[in-house]
Amino acid sequence: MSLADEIFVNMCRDILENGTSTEGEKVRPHWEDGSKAYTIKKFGVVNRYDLSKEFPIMTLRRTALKSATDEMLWIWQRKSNNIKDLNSHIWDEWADEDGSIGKAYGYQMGVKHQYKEGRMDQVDRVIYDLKNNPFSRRIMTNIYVHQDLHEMNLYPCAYSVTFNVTQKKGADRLTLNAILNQRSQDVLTANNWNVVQYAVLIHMLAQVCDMEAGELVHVIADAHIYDRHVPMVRELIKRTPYPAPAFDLNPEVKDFYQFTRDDVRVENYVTGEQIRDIPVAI
Ligand SMILES: Nc1nc(=O)c2c([nH]1)NC[C@@H]1CN(c3ccc(C(=O)N[C@@H](CCC(=O)O)C(=O)O)cc3)CN21
Ligand SMILES: O=c1ccn([C@H]2C[C@H](O)[C@@H](COP(=O)(O)O)O2)c(=O)[nH]1
Repeated sequence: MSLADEIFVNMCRDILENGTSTEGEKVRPHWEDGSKAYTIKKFGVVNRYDLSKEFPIMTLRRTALKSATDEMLWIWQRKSNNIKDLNSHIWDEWADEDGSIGKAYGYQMGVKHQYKEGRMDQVDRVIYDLKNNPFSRRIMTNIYVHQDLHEMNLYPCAYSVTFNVTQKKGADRLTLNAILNQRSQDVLTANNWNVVQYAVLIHMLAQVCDMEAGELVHVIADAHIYDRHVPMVRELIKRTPYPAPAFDLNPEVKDFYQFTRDDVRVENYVTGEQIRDIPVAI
């Protein structure tokens, strides 16, 4: 069983057994047919993934690693808020007629800010600090920008990352760790999707800064299973898991802006059957 499967199964069991239902509450999301999308939720879930041990991809069903990487690069590298720059259709429901999702995600990553060292956006600020001041405790991004919330079609869910570098005893290279803060998580649709995205981001940043990938700590405020997903999750967590596949990042790339989704690969990725047509609450 991959470590990611174990964490996923335990989290889902905990939500189903100890979570609270939002049924009857005034909830925002709805299904395609207009009915309210209620959830079973657990507040304050924290999951830790040690990337030096294993790549945290689930095997119970296939996680679309290349699509997930592409969305992460859309935000962190292309810094785009337009679905025309994205190779999947996962954001279509939240885009306007021009393809924009408003001042969310990639838009915020591309905004330049004045720092003592010059004008930079948040991604370049992180890379600058990792290279020049790796032991800083101030290396973080935040895209939950209150002044722009009214111009976002969906508020950022995974909204902040804090990077932290450690010098492990006896190790040649520094270790790059990160905490991903997420205010809201649709566990079936996007939990492992988000986890692999930020695992890939840590691997990429570590490589371009000549560090090792360390831990990803995923802090989720509201971890929920939507009502229509409950039978799917119950079936999923009963399945037989497989060992984690080997993860491979093209070692030639030394500039974060040169990575493409094709530089990311998993070998021997054996999984359970895909769950077709998971409905996504809007
Ligand atoms: N309710 C809800 N849940 C979410 O997870 C979510 C939103 N809304 N709104 C915005 C984005 C869109 N997200 C999504 C939506 C769909 C998939 C999805 O269907 N993934 C497929 C593969 C997609 C592909 O290959 O391109 C999968 O099997 O993982 C993933 C993330 C995450 N976010
Ligand atoms: O990367 C993402 C983006 C979105 N989600 C989910 C979490 C929620 O189910 C919805 C957003 O609804 P809110 O009412 O704004 O919380 O999207 C995710 O899990 N991961």
